Amino acid sequence: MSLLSVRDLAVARGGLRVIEGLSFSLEKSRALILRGPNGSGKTTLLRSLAGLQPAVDGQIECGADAIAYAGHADGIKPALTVTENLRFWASVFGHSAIDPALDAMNLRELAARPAHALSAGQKRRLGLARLMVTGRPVWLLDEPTVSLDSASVGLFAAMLRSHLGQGGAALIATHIDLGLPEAAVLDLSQYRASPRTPASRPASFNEAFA
Ligand SMILES: Nc1ncnc2c1ncn2[C@@H]1O[C@H](COP(=O)(O)OP(=O)(O)OP(=O)(O)O)[C@@H](O)[C@H]1O
Repeated sequence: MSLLSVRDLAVARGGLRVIEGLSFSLEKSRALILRGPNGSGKTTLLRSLAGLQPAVDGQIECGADAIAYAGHADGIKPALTVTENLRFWASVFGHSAIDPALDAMNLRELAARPAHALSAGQKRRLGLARLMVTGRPVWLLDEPTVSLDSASVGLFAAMLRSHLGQGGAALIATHIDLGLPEAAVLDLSQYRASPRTPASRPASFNEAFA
């Protein structure tokens, strides 16, 4: 079953098309790894799929409230503790259990610490734990392992496998090997818009605020 389906998609950044003619489906329990050199449009694609900016052409089909996006910013509230951050996000997404998320990313010992006092890797662990309390099936992940040590990469990979095992799916931009041999790879190089033509945008859309 397809949780996310994309047909003939074109996306743009800075008013220029970056990717065009992209079609793929993301099935239940599957991970798809996004590859491509710097600037090939991985972030732009993920932002478009997450609804942070409009696509300039093509169709995106996905169930309502299916997507959880983890971009370069961790979405963490610095004044709140680790526990309070997870409780906040759980309440936003209508869930209450945060214990599995604390355990998954080894955050128990840091549970009472304000997020502003976490190291970069600890913040990233909290940002990734946030995905679990969304309860959403489709995870869009932009370089999720940045700042993580190898043990934390292992925790993240286990969390991801568990998500896939429960029928979720993930689209992941990453330059490292996550140890998911079953994951398919989507190389964006072949969808590069060439030449990079200007993109028409809805008059109401201002990228400065996206
Ligand atoms: N805020 C911005 N304004 C204008 N152009 C941008 C902006 N951010 C990125 N771009 C351009 O859009 C294109 C796609 O960038 P994008 O960040 O999607 O690539 P990426 O594949 O995620 O790269 P990386 O591997 O370096 O993270 C690049 O040419 C980049 O220079």
